[in-house]
Amino acid sequence: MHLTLHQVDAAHPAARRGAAPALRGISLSLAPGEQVALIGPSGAGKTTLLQVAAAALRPSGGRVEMDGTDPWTLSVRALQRLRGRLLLAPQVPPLPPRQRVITAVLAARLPAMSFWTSLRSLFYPVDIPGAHQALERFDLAEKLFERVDHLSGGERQRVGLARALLAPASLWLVDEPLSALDPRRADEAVRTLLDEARARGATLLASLHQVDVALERFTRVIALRDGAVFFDLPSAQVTPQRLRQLYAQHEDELHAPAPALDTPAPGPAPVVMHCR
Ligand SMILES: Nc1ncnc2c1ncn2[C@@H]1O[C@H](COP(=O)(O)OP(=O)(O)OP(=O)(O)O)[C@@H](O)[C@H]1O
Repeated sequence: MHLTLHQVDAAHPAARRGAAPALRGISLSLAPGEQVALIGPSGAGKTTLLQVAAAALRPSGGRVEMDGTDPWTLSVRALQRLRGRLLLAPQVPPLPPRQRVITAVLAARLPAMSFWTSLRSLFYPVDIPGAHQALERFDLAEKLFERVDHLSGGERQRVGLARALLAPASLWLVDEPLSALDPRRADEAVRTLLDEARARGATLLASLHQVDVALERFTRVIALRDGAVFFDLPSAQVTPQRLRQLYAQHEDELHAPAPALDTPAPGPAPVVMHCR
């Protein structure tokens, strides 16, 4: 899918009326099948940008186009159809705690299913081999019938990523997919995402706090700071000096070690994770 933003302004979805916009005059274009990393200090607007790109948040100014169509001019039904072609993977996937992993993963197929098939799949999973295969790509195949609230934060995050492989989407918008993974798992997960998006010809925009991963694995990097594009460059042209300017007053984020949360939950109690 071809994604274009023209001079987009937007408020954070949870912002109060009259709050300063989280995005200011953002213009960018992603070609079909392109893979781009989105970096920038905390609060720069990465999540808000992904929400706008997923047609989940209406910009307060400017225009979004997906394959040449402004989603906000579509009828409700056409907008719903378009959203079926988009995948927004939030940093903390909203997985119902008592659900089995298989059901949570196969939920990614819902946009492509009829009402009755989707209802039936809640009780009789329709594609067990497909779910197994997707989980296997993230080293989680043995968790197929596990309950979501028995998983660690990192395992849940990988379940969220496995959903991408089953979604009938041509634009993947992934918000900090590695935030709860240790460095080895993070590298494996990002390589799997990139390989699978490439194999499907899907456009991928992923926000990352791990600048080293962004530079090593992606060919193009868009940096946000204070709600505006700070640079949009081939990764080979991103110099340490540019990064220092981008993360000025946030140096700890540039050098922060990756968290290692990818260990099993200690007991059956749900792991509660909070979004900012
Ligand atoms: N819960 C909230 N309520 C109101 N405004 C918010 C909230 N969260 C963020 N904002 C505002 O929106 C701006 C952009 O936030 P956003 O979450 O998009 O940034 P981000 O780059 O994804 O940050 P992070 O890397 O910490 O997730 C913030 O600077 C802040 O002003």
